[in-house]
Amino acid sequence: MNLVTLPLETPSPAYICPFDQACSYLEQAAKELRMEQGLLEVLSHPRKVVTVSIPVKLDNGQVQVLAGHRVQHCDVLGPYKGGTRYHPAVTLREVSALAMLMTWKCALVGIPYGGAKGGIALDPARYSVGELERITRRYTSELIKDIGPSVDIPAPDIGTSAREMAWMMDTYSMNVGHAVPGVVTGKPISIGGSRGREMATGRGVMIIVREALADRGKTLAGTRVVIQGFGNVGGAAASLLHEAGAVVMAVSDVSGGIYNPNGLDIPALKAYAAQNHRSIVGFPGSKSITNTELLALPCDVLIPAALENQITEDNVHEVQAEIVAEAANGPVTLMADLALEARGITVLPDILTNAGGVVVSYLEWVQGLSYVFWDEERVNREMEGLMVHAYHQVTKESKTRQVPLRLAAYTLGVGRVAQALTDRGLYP
Ligand SMILES: NC(=O)C1=CN([C@@H]2O[C@H](COP(=O)(O)OP(=O)(O)OC[C@H]3O[C@@H](n4cnc5c(N)ncnc54)[C@H](O)[C@@H]3O)[C@@H](O)[C@H]2O)C=CC1
Ligand SMILES: O=C(O)CCC(=O)C(=O)O
Repeated sequence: MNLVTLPLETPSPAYICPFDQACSYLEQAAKELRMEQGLLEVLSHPRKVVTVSIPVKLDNGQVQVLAGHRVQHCDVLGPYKGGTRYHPAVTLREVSALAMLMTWKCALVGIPYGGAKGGIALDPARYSVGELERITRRYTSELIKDIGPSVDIPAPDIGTSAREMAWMMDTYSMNVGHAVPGVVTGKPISIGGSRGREMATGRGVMIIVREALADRGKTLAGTRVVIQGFGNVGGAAASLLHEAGAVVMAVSDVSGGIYNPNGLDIPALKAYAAQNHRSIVGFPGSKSITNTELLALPCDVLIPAALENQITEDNVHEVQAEIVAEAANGPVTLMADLALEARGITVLPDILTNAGGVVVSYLEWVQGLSYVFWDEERVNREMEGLMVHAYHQVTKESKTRQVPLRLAAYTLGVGRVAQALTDRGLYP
């Protein structure tokens, strides 16, 4: 069997490699499942890695060449599925780790997809809308043979939204000669997007936090919450938690954080951010804090909803939350995860907590394939059913195996993928 080995990049010595971390979690799950070495070897490697050059003519006439990636980890359960990230820190290692996480996430919540992820190393804030459109269309054209509604279905992630999905859908459709809405999810409702997708990841986070509190005999009302990141996921989670009566004391974005111990008025904050080039800093009635200070605030639930590697060996001792809910992918490093566990702080793992997004992506795909579109209430209900079911499976698995929630989520997700591989005869 030909296994894809990632080309070597040269990270700095302090770099915490997300792919190595993802492999460590996989190895722990494999040990718990008593998985054969050969099967572990297969699951440790992405099935396909695509790196493309994206030449773009800038508005000033100059030409720049960007690096874009799409990594397809495993498609034993169905078409590859995963977001597309536009961020300056995008690397092949990062995209590979995120692709692997998608495989376990989809298996965990029981949707028939494999795992993939894509990304372009760029800061979208430094490009005009026209430049971003040219970049997205070129990236899509370069991937034309690797994506498709039954092959690999991209969606939004950091730095992308329904707008980029519409460009991807249009480029793919023009290439094949007819409209193919199912090639992406998270697209605008006008071209086959699903009601509820925009809020879906944040809604899933709210649901998982709610269930975890209920297990402790608590409710969202009055729960003190701190959220890092105020984009698609953090912003939606903040709104829904606020609506449910939680006290959202602090939020942050890339420009810094704001804090009010009595709770922030989230609808007013959203209106302020919309008028203030999306920045939250300076919101009336709040105190400015740094992202470092935000992570150390005393609270009931800390929700990292921005980038990976935010809670590390260096700052984990400062965390003063009862629960850390991983809305971002990989926000807690491996060493920090062990330290939180040792301190009795519950970590709600990313592959469970942020799965609401891909669940509604699946519902969008199903609606598109059947040409029947649902109202938002139905979408939310179907998503909630899958999320609550997955949460209870994970807590049960954790109790049965006497392992933390992350390892329980991994044994379920990895175990299902391993079983499918074996049943399909793909191994040995
Ligand atoms: N969009 C989706 O449906 C899903 C996203 N996720 C994950 O959620 C996380 C956030 O994604 P989105 O909200 O979609 O991205 P986004 O681009 O909409 O928002 C990212 C937010 O993080 C902030 N941010 C960036 N760097 C920061 C830093 N160093 N410190 C504090 N804040 C910072 C940005 O200012 C922005 O508010 C990512 O880890 C992503 O992989 C996971 C599942 C689905
Ligand atoms: O909605 C999707 O297909 C993917 C979402 C995603 O990228 C993620 O869950 O990390």
